[in-house]
Amino acid sequence: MTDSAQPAAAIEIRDLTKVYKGGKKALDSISLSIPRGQIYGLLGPNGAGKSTTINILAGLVNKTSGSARIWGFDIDANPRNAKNSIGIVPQEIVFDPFFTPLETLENQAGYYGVPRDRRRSMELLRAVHLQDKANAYARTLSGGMKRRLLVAKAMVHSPPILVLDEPTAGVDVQLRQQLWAYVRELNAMGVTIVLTTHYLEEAQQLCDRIGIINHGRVIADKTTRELLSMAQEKVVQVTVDRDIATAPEAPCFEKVERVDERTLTITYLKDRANAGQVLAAVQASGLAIVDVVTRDPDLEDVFLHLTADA
Ligand SMILES: Nc1ncnc2c1ncn2[C@@H]1O[C@H](COP(=O)(O)OP(=O)(O)OP(=O)(O)O)[C@@H](O)[C@H]1O
Repeated sequence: MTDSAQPAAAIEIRDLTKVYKGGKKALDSISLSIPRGQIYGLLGPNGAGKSTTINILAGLVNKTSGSARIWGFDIDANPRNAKNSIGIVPQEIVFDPFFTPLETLENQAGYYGVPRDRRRSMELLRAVHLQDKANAYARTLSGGMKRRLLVAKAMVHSPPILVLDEPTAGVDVQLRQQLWAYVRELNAMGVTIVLTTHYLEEAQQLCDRIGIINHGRVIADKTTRELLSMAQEKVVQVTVDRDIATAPEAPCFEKVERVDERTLTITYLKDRANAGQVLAAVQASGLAIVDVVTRDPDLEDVFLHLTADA
């Protein structure tokens, strides 16, 4: 596809609503525009509606109302092209246990109508470090290996968009890093990535942009940098020259915690105070500061703040 033929948004969701049988409203009119070429994190607490959104895009769940376009193709009007434009790594591990990884990929390529001379099953197995298992039964793979096979399976038809629903749940640190390295590689080759994860630190490192949903509604959709700058609380840890009998108090302190006899963690709101005022208040209480460590707010701080139920 030439550049001019590519849509501005990889995925465009408008007023998407899902009410499950039994009345549970999992999505309440969500709208999201996922830019082409980015790594986009779709985050939210358990039950927020992330998988429902992804499953609607995958054609596995029927929406109640609203619309979605994948690579410019409406999922109702043009379901085949929409489906061919996306590769989905589902949260649940589902394979026929009697096929080998190589057969699994070949079957999937057949399902998508990829001609034999354009299949790249072994290349994909190498990319996810499963070339040694090409001919083993899928049922003999470890959980982490199965997840990686699912990623390869989602890429057999070379879709421009790859969606990963909790791809690293239960995967050890080393394999998680390998998986993310591969995701980055795909992104560098132009694949738009959408992922959900509960590892906020990883989302912060990987994602260009992050959407947060809570109770079926979009509560944030911003660049990772913009989202981080929304954090109100800042933390400074001070070590003082003597044992602290009683923790100091000051109007600019939001919260004071004693870490040990000589160390305090002080939280302040960046709109109301700055680090200089906080340190001056500590000194004014008669303590001399011998060391200071500041911690920048991270995605977890912002996430918890935004999703805290009133
Ligand atoms: N098939 C279903 N029938 C009825 N309710 C459902 C069904 N699937 C999901 N739900 C409900 O819809 C809401 C959203 O679920 P969903 O799986 O989309 O959340 P999620 O954000 O992916 O959560 P998690 O992080 O736990 O995977 C939840 O309240 C869930 O219980």
